Amino acid sequence: MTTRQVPVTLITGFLGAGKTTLINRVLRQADGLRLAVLVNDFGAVNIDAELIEGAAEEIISLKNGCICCSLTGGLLAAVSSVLRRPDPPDAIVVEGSGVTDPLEVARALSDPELQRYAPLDGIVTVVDAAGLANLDGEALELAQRQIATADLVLLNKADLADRSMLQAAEAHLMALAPGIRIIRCTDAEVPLSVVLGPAGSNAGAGFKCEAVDMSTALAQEAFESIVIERSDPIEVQRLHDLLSRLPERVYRVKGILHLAERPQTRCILQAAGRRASITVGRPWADEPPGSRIVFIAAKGALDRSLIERWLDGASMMKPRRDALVA
Ligand SMILES: Nc1nc2c(ncn2[C@@H]2O[C@H](COP(=O)(O)OP(=O)(O)OP(=O)(O)O)[C@@H](O)[C@H]2O)c(=O)[nH]1
Repeated sequence: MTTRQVPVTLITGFLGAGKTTLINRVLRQADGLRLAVLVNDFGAVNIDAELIEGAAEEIISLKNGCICCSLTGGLLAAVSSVLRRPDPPDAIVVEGSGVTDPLEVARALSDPELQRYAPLDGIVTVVDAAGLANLDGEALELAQRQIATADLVLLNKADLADRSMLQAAEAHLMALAPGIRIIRCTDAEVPLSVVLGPAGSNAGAGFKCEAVDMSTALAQEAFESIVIERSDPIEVQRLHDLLSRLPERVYRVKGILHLAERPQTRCILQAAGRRASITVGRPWADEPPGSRIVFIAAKGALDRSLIERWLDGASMMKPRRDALVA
């Protein structure tokens, strides 16, 4: 076990708020800082780990100090295993899934033995400035808990919110956590030192870890996820039709796509709230092409067989008025 302290920063925020965007930015700015990133996704497939890997290639490919590992089991085990490495990192960043209750994670990290070596340095909660007002029920309750536990709130997606939305979101945040530090941003663009605090001043080489299971009771009760995997290519129009018909309580859809229109490269699907985007990723190279799409929703809102049928091209109903816009 390392003898020096390795601070832990927990990144939380509701589904699609911009946590992975923030982690990718942190990794890009790391510039010699050795960071271990523990990614926790809700659902059977850890798409976030893949999305981070994709965006952090320049760090992962560094020869000095790049360590990629696959960690399963609890958060404690993952942190302990990072600390036991012969050359431990300067800081650990944990990305909670969109349905993580930060209090549960903070409780897990408050293990006295762990505290000596890996103290919780801060909780940064990313909030979708444009989406906060649309949440209700369990989703709102969870988002509020994530905000109330934060040391710093990044009011992200400021580009999608007008002045009055930003003011309303800030008033909401202040009511939940009086005196909270709030930074408005777009694409989670904030300095590394703001996210990592004092840990951001060290120097070394970058490194990354992935995949932690810290699913909480609340997440299990209130939300569910399904993963659709297909090896045959999907047409963009079909995907568009599918997204436009999903019920309102499907909060998040993301994944790697094998698109008929782009057979040579992986494409990345991101949909949160009413927005969706597809971006072109790395070529498949030797990997067999295939799509893996994760849908995260309030329990009972998802119908796997319907989604499968829509992807197969079953005739569609009239689009909903609140349809996602691709
Ligand atoms: N317009 C806009 N889009 C953003 C911004 N930040 C992130 N996004 C997009 O929002 C989508 C979700 O971002 P992620 O960073 O994956 O969100 P997340 O919180 O990690 O999502 P989960 O892991 O599913 O909870 C992606 O398509 C991002 O590119 C922003 O400031 N403005």
